[in-house]
Amino acid sequence: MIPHHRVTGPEDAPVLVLSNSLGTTLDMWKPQAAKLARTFRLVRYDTRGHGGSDTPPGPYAIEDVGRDVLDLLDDLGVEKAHFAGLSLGGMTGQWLAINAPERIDRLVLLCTSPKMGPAEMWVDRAKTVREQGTEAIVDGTFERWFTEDYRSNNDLSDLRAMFVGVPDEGYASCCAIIERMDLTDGLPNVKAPTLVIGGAQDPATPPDDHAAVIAGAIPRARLEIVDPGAHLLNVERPQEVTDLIREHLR
Ligand SMILES: O=C(O)CC1=CCC(=O)O1
Repeated sequence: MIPHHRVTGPEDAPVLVLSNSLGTTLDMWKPQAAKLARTFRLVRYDTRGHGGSDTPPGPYAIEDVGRDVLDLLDDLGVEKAHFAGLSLGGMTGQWLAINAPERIDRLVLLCTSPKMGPAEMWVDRAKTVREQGTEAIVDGTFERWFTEDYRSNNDLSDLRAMFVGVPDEGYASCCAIIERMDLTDGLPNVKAPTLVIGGAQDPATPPDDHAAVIAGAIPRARLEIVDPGAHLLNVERPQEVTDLIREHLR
């Protein structure tokens, strides 16, 4: 399936694909888009079940969202691209680097995990969203996405609208990806030069348990922890995340 996408930046520049997190759309990368599109052919897309992409019948698996990216690259005529993904987007990035290494140049993994348990939490969350909609979980989600300080001092209404606008069935079907996913054994085979970024106050993927584990398992990976910062780190710390991505892909 070719996901809905937006391409910006010079036609002859190296391609950088940006992959969104659960409950967002390609617009989550607004804080980075203009700057990155100066030096990259920027391809932002909506993971299936989100934004303008289709919501085929679920549940989905990590292979599904990984193959969607390969379909997109084929459709755009791109042989090899840099890839940066946050959370679910970073899970997609790990799958691609493990299973389609010839298509991935350099990799940036933000606030993500190779295995994000417990499985029951994802079953329960999908059930809640199917029964009550994403509105029922938006407050709890924002407590994980942003530090208290950031929440108190910023207008989050656009992000809230983005989150509750995600189709309930799309969100729930993507929960099943994380419920069943374990990419741990494949990480030592990743050949792409990898930057792993964590948020020091991220309660969803605490860096000691996730970012540090990924960076320890991927040969020669570099680990950067941004402090302060929670889960939706590219929004909370836009400048720092943009600079880290640009520096790694230079
Ligand atoms: O909303 C959360 O719990 C954090 C999260 C998990 C996967 C993802 O993309 O975001």
